[in-house]
Amino acid sequence: MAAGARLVRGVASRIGGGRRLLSRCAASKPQATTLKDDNCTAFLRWLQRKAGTQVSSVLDVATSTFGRSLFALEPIQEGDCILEVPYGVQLTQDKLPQEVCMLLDNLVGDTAKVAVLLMMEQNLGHASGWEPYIKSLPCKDQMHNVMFWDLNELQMVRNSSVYNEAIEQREQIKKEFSAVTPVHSLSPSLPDFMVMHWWASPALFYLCVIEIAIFMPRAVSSRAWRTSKGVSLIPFADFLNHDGHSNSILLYDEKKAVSEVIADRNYAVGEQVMIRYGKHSNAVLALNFGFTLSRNIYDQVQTWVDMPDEDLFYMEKLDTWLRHHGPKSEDMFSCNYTKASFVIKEVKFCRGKAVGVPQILRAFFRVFYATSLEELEEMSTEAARGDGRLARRPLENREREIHAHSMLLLHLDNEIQGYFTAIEQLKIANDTASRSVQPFRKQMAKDLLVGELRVLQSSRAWIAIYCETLSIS
Ligand SMILES: C[S@@+](CC[C@H](N)C(=O)[O-])C[C@H]1O[C@@H](n2cnc3c(N)ncnc32)[C@H](O)[C@@H]1O
Repeated sequence: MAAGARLVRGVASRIGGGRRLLSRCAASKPQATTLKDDNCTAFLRWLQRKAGTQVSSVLDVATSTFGRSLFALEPIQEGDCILEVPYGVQLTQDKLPQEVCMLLDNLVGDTAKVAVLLMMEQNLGHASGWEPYIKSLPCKDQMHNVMFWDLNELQMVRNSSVYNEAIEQREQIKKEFSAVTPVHSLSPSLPDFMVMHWWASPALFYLCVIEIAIFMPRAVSSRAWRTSKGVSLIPFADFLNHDGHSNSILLYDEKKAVSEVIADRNYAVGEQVMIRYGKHSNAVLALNFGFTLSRNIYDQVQTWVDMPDEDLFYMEKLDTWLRHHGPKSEDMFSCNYTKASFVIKEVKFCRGKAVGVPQILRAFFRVFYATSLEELEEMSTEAARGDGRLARRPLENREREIHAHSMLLLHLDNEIQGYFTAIEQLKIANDTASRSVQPFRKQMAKDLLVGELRVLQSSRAWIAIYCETLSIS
């Protein structure tokens, strides 16, 4: 817990008591549109009983434009501990019967295990000790995670890496589904399993660089967090919505065995309290949480660059590149020998220095657009004299440096054109296929494409200025 946190309690005396309209909302935050409904009241009563302790005295559940949300019942001060959810009322894989756990071990990951636990509890109906919680979870129609989009909807984001990632995610879950089907008697349908898998996926974005060859972003998330107990569904805390600017995150106090949230600022009564799920781009939010932000400061683009394999020196370039390409921990790069992928962030200026266009992307263009073996030799020698990283400094030959960056500009221009076209197509949307697309998903696609386009344009602008400066100096 943060030093000086003030724990504010007392929800027991209020839940189920007189309902109150949450009226004083900050102008920039979504308003509570309904009173607390009966399900929420029953849910809070159940949670209180199960926890045997107060979870929060200052937060209440109501509906906002983001679905259910937590609102300040009382003035909250920065540093207050606003909720504490004991580990005992969190749904974790250690609550799976031992025999099921043993059968699942080595077959599926933690997320799928929690999904199986949810299915088992759901099948128990009224007999389940988790029924009020399971009933509080959203149904498939309320989920807009890209993994659930149909082909028409997916087409809207074909320019973004989200497109392939959603397809991969779906395939992965299908594999896990076939792995779990024989080991329990519940015979769930694949759609049910996908929904539960999504509920149970932790809010983590994995970037696995396997050797040098594969860049495999594995993104899973939704209502769950990864704690010391593995993947955990945390009732009540999972009513908190995401604000990318918030400094509050879910914390764990292992000693007290609770998950908790400390307010990062003061809240007036009726204001929606939000936390930051992570520093997530719209691609991650769309894939893992089923929403996007209209202007997301964490947006980034994964761009794939074709290696010019018709080049006379292609093999030498590839060999040079692979020998030197830099520390393996650098998750900005991977290559599968015909294409290389890089992650570009919006260019920001930090103490007069531009940050955003990855050095490794510029190095790639210097190497692959070299015109002679001597140039490659020079780059290798310079790398060996320095920190081993290849082509990180501007080429001494200014013409060559401008040429390499012009090729990068060309690549970015093509990408930008693709995004423009995709955004234009979203506006036309008169054919039958487009009419079947859900408006919320269309808005998500727009936020995603516009954000990624902004990132590409900022890189393009920076590189254009770089070339111009070089050519006049
Ligand atoms: C952990 S739950 C939060 C509680 C949720 N609103 C509910 O009704 O149960 C995460 C889900 O809330 C919604 N959400 C959270 N933050 C949001 C935001 N900033 N904009 C839009 N939807 C948001 C998304 O549907 C997301 O999948």
